[in-house]
Amino acid sequence: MTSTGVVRDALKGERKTADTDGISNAERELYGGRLRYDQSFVRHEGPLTRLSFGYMAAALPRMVGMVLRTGWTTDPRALAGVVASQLGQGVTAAWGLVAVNSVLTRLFANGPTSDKLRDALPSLSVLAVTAVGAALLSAWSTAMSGRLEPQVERAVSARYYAAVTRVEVEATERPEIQRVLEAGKFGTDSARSMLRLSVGVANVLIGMAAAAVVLASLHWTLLPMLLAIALPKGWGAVRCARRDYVSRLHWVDHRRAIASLLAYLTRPHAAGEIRVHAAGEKLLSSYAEMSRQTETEQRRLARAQAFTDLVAGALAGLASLACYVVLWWLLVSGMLPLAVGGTAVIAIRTSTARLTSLIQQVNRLYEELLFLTDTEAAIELATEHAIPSAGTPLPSCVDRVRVENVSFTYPGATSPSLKGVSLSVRRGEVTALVGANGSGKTTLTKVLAGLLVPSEGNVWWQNEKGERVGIREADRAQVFSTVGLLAQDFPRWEMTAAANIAIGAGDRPRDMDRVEDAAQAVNMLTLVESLPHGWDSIVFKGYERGVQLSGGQWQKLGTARSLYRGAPFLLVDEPTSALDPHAEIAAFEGLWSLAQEGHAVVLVTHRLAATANADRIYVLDQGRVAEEGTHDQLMARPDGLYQGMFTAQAAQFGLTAPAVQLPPARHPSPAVHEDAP
Ligand SMILES: Nc1ncnc2c1ncn2[C@@H]1O[C@H](COP(=O)(O)OP(=O)(O)OP(=O)(O)O)[C@@H](O)[C@H]1O
Repeated sequence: MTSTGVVRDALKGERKTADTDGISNAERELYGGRLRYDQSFVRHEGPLTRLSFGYMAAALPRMVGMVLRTGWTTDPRALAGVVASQLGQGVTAAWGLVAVNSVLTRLFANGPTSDKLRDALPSLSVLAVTAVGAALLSAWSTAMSGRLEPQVERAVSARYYAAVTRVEVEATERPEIQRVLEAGKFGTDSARSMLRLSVGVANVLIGMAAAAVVLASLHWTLLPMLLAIALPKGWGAVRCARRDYVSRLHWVDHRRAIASLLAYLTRPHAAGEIRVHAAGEKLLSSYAEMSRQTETEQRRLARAQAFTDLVAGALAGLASLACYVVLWWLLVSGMLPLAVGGTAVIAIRTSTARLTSLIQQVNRLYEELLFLTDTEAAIELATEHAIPSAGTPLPSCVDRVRVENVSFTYPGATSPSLKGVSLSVRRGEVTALVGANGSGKTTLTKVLAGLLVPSEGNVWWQNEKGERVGIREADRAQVFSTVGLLAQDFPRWEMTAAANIAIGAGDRPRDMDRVEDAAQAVNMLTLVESLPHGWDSIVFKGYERGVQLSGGQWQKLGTARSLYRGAPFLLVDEPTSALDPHAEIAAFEGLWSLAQEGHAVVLVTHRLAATANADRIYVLDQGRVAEEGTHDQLMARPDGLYQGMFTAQAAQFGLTAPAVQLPPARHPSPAVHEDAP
């Protein structure tokens, strides 16, 4: 069946897609169960608590204050302009009403019409001037807030993303933290909306205050009547906002999953499987099925909103009726002159229109507040779990990293990934980590890089004199600055070839000579220079100047990036998995010469031919160091794991000896190498 056929069938909606639990077949099949937020996870101070009026009353001024402070820090002149223009508009609105009152009083007075019109002329002029003034102030306010809003959004986004990227890797692995951090993303543009809405609310409030003063001066009973009109609409708006927020919270995982289904459809790396394996049909039908569930939710929300609007509208209508009855009674009983009655009608009409706008804006402010609060909560949590920004400096000339009795369990995992691991990594040596899939090699490199802090045991950064600092107290920024990392799933940045290498030292200005040296070291220089746009080629198809690299070329670029960093400790996880045999040999030779130059190279690989010349090999098995030694020592163990793996691999080639001969590493004194910090 064609994809469109699948979608059409799915969209017909007659097919049974959800069982009695409300789980769609797609959810069950692709995600193993329900993708709806179980709100029982919500803790006392969680998102649902934020829906209470008390919380809102306390949070609103705090958040508006935060947005205004951010505005003041980013562009004080624009903020001052916005505030001044709003105040000005309030004053012009009050003047306008006073002038209307004066005009009407003159027109309803006794005497010839020409006299009455002449008397009203000064007030009419004031009215015209206030109208022009209001228009000018409104234009000024638009210009100033248009200048301020993007700056406020950028400032809040930057604060959020800076906080999130400082979180300990271990903390990001915890679902409860991940969720809060993820939810914070939705609120970054809320700061901008909140600023716009706060300005709007201030504008309406000032105008209303002016109208209220005028109304109260006409007759005090008219004021509570205005409130009676406003309250039902306010109630309705807040009710709808709360309902929408709870729904969004409940469906967040579901929506994210739908978005990811669609994203696969356009990702170049999935294009092959989408066509050949017909994965596209599965994705499209699942998308249609899951979207239908969200559409059902949208229909439910729309029905509920229509009902709430109806009730609120009816109550507000009754209140308006009561207001005009009171006005009629005031006029009939002579407590209010007829001319003043006209002003009262205008004031009531403009005030109710303003009230409706106020309620809509406060309601949207409330919605944005909920999302901005999520962002603030994410920033707070990220700060709580941030990598410490200070610590004990590493000893001078660090020449080794010692892992002592380290255990590590990933959050949520039932068993540790590392169990009592001890080893040393020295500068001037190649240390190989080998072992079966899932034995803990990658986890160990993350521990060595200072990315994961062990649950038990310690990692020491030490020098020849024996001075050492443990990872828990160490200045982590300094630890990171001594490490170059090529992860198994290293990022492929959608940037130029030059940027993809230079980002290996994102904390330093780009040095093109060193970028070229790094590319030369991995045999990529000629290739990049021969591209139509050379170093400015974007190594991602789809952009202007975009090019497509092969898997192996990407791997070389990734290696060049870790070399460009120039750090004394280099951790490479499967650096040659995509390379052709000659490129692989060249890559390993490159690593060995780095060790000869005084770097510590930690090599994770399944290519045991390459580990034969490593200075020390650690064999991991189910999170433990099962064997350690040189190739010869390990091969001498008749039933050893390493001996078994090596022999099995060599047998594939009909060999019993290493397939490649690599230069042996020297062990120069650390003093002659580039200094460790
Ligand atoms: N982020 C994570 N969260 C939970 N468990 C994890 C995580 N990463 C790895 N693990 C688990 O830790 C164990 C060790 O994984 P690790 O990636 O360190 O193995 P590895 O030796 O590098 O495997 P491979 O050779 O396949 O790359 C595995 O059981 C894996 O399931």
